[in-house]
Amino acid sequence: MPAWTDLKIKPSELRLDPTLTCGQAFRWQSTGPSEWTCALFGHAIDLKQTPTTILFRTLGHLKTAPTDHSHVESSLRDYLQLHISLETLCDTWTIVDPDFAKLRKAQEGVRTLRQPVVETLFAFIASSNNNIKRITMLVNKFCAYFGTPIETNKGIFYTFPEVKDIAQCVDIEGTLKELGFGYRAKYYAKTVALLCDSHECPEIFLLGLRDKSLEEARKALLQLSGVGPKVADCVCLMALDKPGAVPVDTHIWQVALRRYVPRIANVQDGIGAEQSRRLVLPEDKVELVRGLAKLLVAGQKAPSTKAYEAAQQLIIALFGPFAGWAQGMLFSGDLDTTESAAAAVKKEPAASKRKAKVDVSPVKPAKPIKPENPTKPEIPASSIKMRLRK
Ligand SMILES: Nc1nc2[nH]c(O)nc2c(=O)[nH]1
Repeated sequence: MPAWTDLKIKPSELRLDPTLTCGQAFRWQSTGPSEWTCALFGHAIDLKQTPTTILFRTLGHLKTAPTDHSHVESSLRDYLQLHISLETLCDTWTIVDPDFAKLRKAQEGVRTLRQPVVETLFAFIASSNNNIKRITMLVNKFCAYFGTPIETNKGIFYTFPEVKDIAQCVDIEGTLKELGFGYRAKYYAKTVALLCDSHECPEIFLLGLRDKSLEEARKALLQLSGVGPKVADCVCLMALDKPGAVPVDTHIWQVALRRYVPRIANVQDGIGAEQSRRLVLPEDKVELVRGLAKLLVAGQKAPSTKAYEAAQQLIIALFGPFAGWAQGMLFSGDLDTTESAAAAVKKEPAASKRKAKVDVSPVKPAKPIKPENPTKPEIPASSIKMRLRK
């Protein structure tokens, strides 16, 4: 086995287990105690959490991939966004919301990744009306079918395909239906066609959105099939360098309503108030935040796009330019709460982390969703090159 390289990063900055299972990345596989493996940048990357740091090594690579170790390390640092201090962000958020200290402890090291844009887009199209476990299954089947294998002594890991690799398939919709994508299959077929019809290299077009404003990037993504506001915001946040993008679904709306609205009547004018649980806001934000809280309360009777937008604006008003990163911790915390509640109701031991059926679907589909046929058999794993290690 190749030697490990120390990334020299503390658990308060990054913990692999919650970060790789909280619903932002779907391809990391648990391959040993505190070890995670994924095909990225043309390499099978192996990560290991120790009590003090994170180690990495490569287990194999595509023939075409650059093999320079320092190149792989810098790609990985970039993917993990290690130049951004999560601790500093948490310090800032805890000034505004003193209760964030508790969430910070429970969700220690949950950081937002900078993922490949095609992967993020296609993974989140699968998130419509879906849960993390199922999205993971679909994304891995997708890669086993369209991606390229990298053989290692821990098994075979598949790259995420390029758009042109998917476009070669003569019947994308039919193939994906067979793989279990249901009504989402046609979104993929349409999105691949839209991207290939308008752009010689869809990857370059999509990567170019990193240099656009949040509004422009969102607008461009919303033209694609199966992409609503929530999916667009997830792609902006997790792949397009938009740390202020705040995806809102029913869970985050509930978080805003339960966690913040009751405390907004107590909003203290001016930074520096000591009282625990009180939100501490600059004076110029107080009226804005009160107005947003009212919209959220009104949305309880009749949930509306306006109410969801109010939740988004509230999180931005509280947490500032990296509000999307704060949303990531709130989202991860909500997953844990939902899982604990589900486990308590079932009176069973808590399910293994992130395995509970938490629906992470966007707010509302634009059109009515046709129910999937639950009895439709899926293609047998063997016939779709599904050779993922158990
Ligand atoms: N951090 C987040 N991860 C997510 N996964 C998913 O499906 N939705 C979200 C989200 O809103 N935030």
